[in-house]
Amino acid sequence: MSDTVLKVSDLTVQYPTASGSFHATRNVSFSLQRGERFGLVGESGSGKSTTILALMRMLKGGLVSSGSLELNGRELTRLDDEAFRKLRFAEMSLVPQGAMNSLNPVLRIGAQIGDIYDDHGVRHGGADRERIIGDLLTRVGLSPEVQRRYPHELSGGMKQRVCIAMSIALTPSLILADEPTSALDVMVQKQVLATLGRVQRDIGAAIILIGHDMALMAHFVTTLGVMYRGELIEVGPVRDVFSNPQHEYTRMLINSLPSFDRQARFIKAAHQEALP
Ligand SMILES: Nc1ncnc2c1ncn2[C@@H]1O[C@H](COP(=O)(O)OP(=O)(O)OP(=O)(O)O)[C@@H](O)[C@H]1O
Repeated sequence: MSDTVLKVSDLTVQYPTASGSFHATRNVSFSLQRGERFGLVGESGSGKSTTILALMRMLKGGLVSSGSLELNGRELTRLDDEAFRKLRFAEMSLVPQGAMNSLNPVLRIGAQIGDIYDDHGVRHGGADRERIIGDLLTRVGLSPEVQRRYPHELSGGMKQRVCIAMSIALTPSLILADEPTSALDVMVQKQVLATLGRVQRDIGAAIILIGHDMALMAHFVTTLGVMYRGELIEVGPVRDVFSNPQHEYTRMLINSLPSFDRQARFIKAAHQEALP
């Protein structure tokens, strides 16, 4: 079996606007191997979220106007909606930016996780399911009893952990994470990201992590892609991008890090084995 999980070729996404069609991404190409950690950085509006929403077929108003998206050898752009629905969670899942908005406020956590199993025809039956959901919550650092709670009874970090639990419930081969910790305070960010990294490694999934924080990125990812005005202008091993950036915009991103000392620390971090 090939080790390539994802192959994105020449992805172009357009949003229709009053003044014509707007290209949010242009000819974006990259691929991911099993277990690879790929970070996407770039200024606001550069097309990072559009890229992963196109993968999940969750674009709001946008259209994939050309390109190919191959997941585990299957062309996604040719799948019908029903086939695509089956593939979400099972082969590819999304950890959204704001857990607050993605969890259903009127359903207990256990029921929301249970829905994923139901939607995919996974039967556990009674107590067995409670144990399975409890085990899943334990894997992301939560107590099994969290399944009996409603989202409003949980902290932001706990909710984001629930979203991580959901994303691995069916052991997909690809996890997409859109700034999964940006709404959390710095210490909680690190812990939640460490949990995401641990479970991703446990299940052997590849991951695309979108983020703004270059320091967090340097610690987490092995490959870094830089987006600028809808184009993927640079992609390579994170240490190469940090120590030998090819594009002016990438140089600017690195130079915008607070001081030379800290830059040196980040480059060093990028040279160490990715954490956790
Ligand atoms: N529904 C939409 N309709 C029209 N234009 C959109 C829509 N969603 C995004 N865009 C535009 O597409 C471009 C790319 O947006 P995208 O959200 O992918 O950027 P991003 O790099 O993820 O930004 P951020 O870091 O702020 O999340 C932006 O110019 C944005 O204004």
